[in-house]
Amino acid sequence: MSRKNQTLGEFIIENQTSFKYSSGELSRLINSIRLAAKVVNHEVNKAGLVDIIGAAGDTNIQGEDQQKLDVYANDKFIQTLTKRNIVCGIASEEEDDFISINSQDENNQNKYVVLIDPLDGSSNIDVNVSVGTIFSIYRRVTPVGTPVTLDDFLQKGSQQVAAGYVVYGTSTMLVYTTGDGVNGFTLNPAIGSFYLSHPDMKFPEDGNIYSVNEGNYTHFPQGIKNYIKYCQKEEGDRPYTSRYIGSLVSDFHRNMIKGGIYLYPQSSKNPNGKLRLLYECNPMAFLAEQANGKSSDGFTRTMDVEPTELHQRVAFICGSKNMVEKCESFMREAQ
Ligand SMILES: O=P(O)(O)OC[C@H]1O[C@](O)(COP(=O)(O)O)[C@@H](O)[C@@H]1O
Ligand SMILES: [Mg+2]
Ligand SMILES: [Mg+2]
Repeated sequence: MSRKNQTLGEFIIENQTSFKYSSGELSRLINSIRLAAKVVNHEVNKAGLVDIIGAAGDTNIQGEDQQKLDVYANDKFIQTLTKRNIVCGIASEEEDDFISINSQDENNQNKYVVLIDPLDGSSNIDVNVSVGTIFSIYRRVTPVGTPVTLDDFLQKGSQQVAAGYVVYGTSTMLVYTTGDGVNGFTLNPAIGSFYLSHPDMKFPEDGNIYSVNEGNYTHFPQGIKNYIKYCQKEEGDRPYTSRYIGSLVSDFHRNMIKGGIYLYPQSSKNPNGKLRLLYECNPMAFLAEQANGKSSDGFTRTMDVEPTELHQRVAFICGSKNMVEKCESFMREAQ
């Protein structure tokens, strides 16, 4: 039973038994993510004062210039999860391939793999706009004590056992699900503890906010263009309000609280969309569905997409159920 303002630590322990695989291992894993998030938060908050903004000088496998904070956050999450010996494998936006954490060691009884977007919204780091971290957790499919393989990571989103994000914004929050609803915890920086501030978060079924990079409008499929025109039309409770932060975590978080839809569709510029299925879309889709929202590529439920590559991209439409269904109907009509 969750209580407002209880600490994340208390919440994890009290709700451990509601988790079907409850062995304490997932609790320790969430606690490790909490710890790494605090370390990264500390650095994010002083971006600009310390030499942590700007490009790191390398590009990642997506061909993107890695920002120093991308690399810092990536290192901190991997170090924390490795040191605490809490997972058997990690995959990250900033790592070309998955990392096996001494999984070949028969003593390593860890059952979970983690996929992570260490720093989401990288284009906003230098301009003091909120950014985030996204994580997705699966039980390995290969036997414990044997080396993890790509199969342990290429699982459908519907197989996730937990997912969440951290938003480094006006306050720092950790929001996650283990398949039993979505809860949000706010960091009290004076004490250094996360407190349950947003119990049982739910997307309103309808909203009046749409979040899309309209700069790509001419490249969008006709169905998406028609939906955007629908959002802008003077009719009934429309036009909707356009809000686009350019950090998936922050746009999702706002839309979950206020009601809204986020779209990053495929386009002639990005034929498969921009966002990555495994460590951006699947975790947000799991959270959305656990919060009465919905997520798809316009046709297929995001969590039903069969992954084929670690860094594959998919079109992503996510948010208030009725708004996503309306957008999907425009996509079908335009087909
Ligand atoms: O600048 P664009 O093309 O609108 O893309 C913004 C989107 O790309 C992202 O920044 C991609 O995530 P990363 O910053 O982790 O690469 C999303 O957070 C955001 O919603
Ligand atoms: Mg991202
Ligand atoms: Mg990122």
